[in-house]
Amino acid sequence: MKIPSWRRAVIKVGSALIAPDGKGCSSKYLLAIARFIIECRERGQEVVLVSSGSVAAGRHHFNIDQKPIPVIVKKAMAAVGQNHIMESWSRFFDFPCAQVLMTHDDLRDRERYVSVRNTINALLEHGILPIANENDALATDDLKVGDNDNLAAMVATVVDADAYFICSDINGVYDKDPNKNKDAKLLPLIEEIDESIYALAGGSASAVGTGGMRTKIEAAEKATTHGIDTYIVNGRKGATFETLLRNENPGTLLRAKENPLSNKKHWLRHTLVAQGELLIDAAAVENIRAKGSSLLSSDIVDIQGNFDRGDAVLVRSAEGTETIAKGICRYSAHELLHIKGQTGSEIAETYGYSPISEVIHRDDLMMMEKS
Ligand SMILES: Nc1ncnc2c1ncn2[C@@H]1O[C@H](COP(=O)(O)OP(=O)(O)O)[C@@H](O)[C@H]1O
Ligand SMILES: N[C@@H](CCC(=O)OP(=O)(O)O)C(=O)O
Repeated sequence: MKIPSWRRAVIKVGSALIAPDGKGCSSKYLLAIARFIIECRERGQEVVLVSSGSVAAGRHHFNIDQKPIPVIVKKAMAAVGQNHIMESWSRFFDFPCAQVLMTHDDLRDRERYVSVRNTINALLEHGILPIANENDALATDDLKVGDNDNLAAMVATVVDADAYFICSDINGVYDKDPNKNKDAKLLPLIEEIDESIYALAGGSASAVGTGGMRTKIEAAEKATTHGIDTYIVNGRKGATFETLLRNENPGTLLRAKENPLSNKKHWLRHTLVAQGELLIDAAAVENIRAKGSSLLSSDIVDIQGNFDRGDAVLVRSAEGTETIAKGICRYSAHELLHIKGQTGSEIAETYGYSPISEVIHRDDLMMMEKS
């Protein structure tokens, strides 16, 4: 089967390929990947590289036996290892490479999200290879994406890629963990990512990686929902890249959805973390679902959590447990406590002013599927 042609791709390379033995960067697997990148660029295709391995590449500088390694030391390892990653990749190319480090916060904030996009676009326009990673030296737990499979999927959506290649230490997705089951079979094509696909994925098997197959499936779901064909391939085999250059599939293709979400709705759904909940009445559930209406102050029955203006919240039915939508709230939880259940004119009567009664505008409301 020929794979769909692509114009712009994100290639994610895991720690197990960068620093396979945990003793710093090794060129063992990177050379074949670098050749692939060079060939793609010569064919006029654009590539953004997301490279893991900062912690693994920096580890050997630290004389530490403690297990698990304290987070603060891991961050220091990442700071020195990130240098080695950039040096390693740069050696293979006669075009410049640019380091793009980000945290989840950079992708959560719409303005910074657009800024990441503009910077990467400008690099690509000027023939520079962007090499992205999480800013591990600075990221704290709530700022972290945590795994680069998901970070790279977010980058793929930010830059509107049409292909996403996850280079792993395994040939693709199998019907069970191949490291534990000798009779596991490779799945060349996954058309739909559902619970049965998640059920195939176990934990991480490599000593230096953090993701495992589960985060790759999650990442693929993000990317495919955005219309990006996602491939999980074996980055340890040079033959993988020769096959890809013949436009054939060496691993698992997780097919892009045909009606991708808009960039903004994708960002809202997959990047923003909900900070609270709004419980709404049955009529409002119907209005939002059937008519695509905005959510009004009069629709709200109760508020949960402590969120600020501009935070994402889940919209739930007050009568059941169903989540109806996710949206960006124009009011803080505190403000909503005063105006919930009231129409604009009722609020005006009570408080002497008439605020915007649309608590979440329809453009900022992302429907969740009915369960
Ligand atoms: N169904 C499955 N198909 C393929 N690999 C699986 C599956 N279930 C679990 N795995 C494990 O996931 C591992 C890949 O994840 P990981 O080691 O974290 O890679 P990376 O460092 O590339 O992120 C494989 O080596 C494999 O042991
Ligand atoms: N940002 C981290 C990588 C985290 C990660 O997802 O690693 P991996 O599972 O090897 O892709 C680092 O550079 O060490």
